[in-house]
Amino acid sequence: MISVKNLSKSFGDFTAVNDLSFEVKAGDIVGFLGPNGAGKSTTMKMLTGFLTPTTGHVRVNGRRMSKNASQLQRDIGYLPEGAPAYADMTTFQFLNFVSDIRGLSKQEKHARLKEVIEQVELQEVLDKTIDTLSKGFKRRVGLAQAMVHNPQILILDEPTDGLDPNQKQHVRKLIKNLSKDKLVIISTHILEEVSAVCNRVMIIADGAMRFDGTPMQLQQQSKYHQAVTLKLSYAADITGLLEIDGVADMQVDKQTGEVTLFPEPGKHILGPITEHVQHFRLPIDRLHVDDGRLDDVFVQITSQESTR
Ligand SMILES: Nc1ncnc2c1ncn2[C@@H]1O[C@H](COP(=O)(O)OP(=O)(O)OP(=O)(O)O)[C@@H](O)[C@H]1O
Repeated sequence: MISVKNLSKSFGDFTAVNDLSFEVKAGDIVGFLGPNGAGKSTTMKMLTGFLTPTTGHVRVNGRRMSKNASQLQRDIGYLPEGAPAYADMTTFQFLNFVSDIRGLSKQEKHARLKEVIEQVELQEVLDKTIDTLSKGFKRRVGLAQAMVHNPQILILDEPTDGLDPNQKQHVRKLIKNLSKDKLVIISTHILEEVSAVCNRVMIIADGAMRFDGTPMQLQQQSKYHQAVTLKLSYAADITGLLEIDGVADMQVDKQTGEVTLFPEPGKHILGPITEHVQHFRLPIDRLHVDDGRLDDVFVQITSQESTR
């Protein structure tokens, strides 16, 4: 378990991370979101003991990172930003080297290297020097080095950055299928990644926590949650739609002609809308109920006033 209490980091008089407190337990796959410069990487560096907090502290399994870093780091795999690796080593040499540093026995090393190389699909680049690899492969070598010692905790800073769509999907599946007793924190800018992989979302902006909950709870904050969109086959009088009980607002897309009806908080408007449509014989081609749009909530949450 990772427990963070009043964690802050300042660079000079600039506060990059501002009083974060949270707990993450085994089995959690946390999506760590925030705009550029929000403080995600800085937080991850403090979680891994790579950077010392200005105030507050990080505990891993009840022990303070500041006092036990080298011991606690044994059970942490960390993929930093970019592709930090020794450029003149081949992929295999590098992973072999990391396994030695991680103190794996010969037998463990053999088994783990085999497994990780297969999991991350690095077979075709094992003998290539890292500086000749594409951005996506460099990133995957970075992911492999984070996993090689089979740590309980994985902290991955934008693990799918630079990967093509197939590889993105592959890495997401890999993270999702990690054993259930692991604790994973991934930072990302890709909102669909959060619904695809994570069971918990934290959003930070200006160094401070703005949201901590499930992807579903995040989606429910969208004004599009349970909104109903209608596509009419030809122009008709739609003014009555706004009068329907529980409808808070109506929006007409001038390009597509689609009409979206937004519910008042907690109201279900599909039933009354269907009744209205039937009663007034509105020419409906298509009807769609939205689950909520993550990009819309993200903007809403991260554009609130900051105190930094
Ligand atoms: N060593 C440093 N010295 C000074 N400022 C720093 C340092 N490291 C980070 N910062 C600043 O702290 C803020 C947070 O940076 P951080 O890299 O944690 O953001 P991020 O959320 O990871 O951003 P991105 O999504 O762009 O990767 C930024 O304004 C950054 O410029």
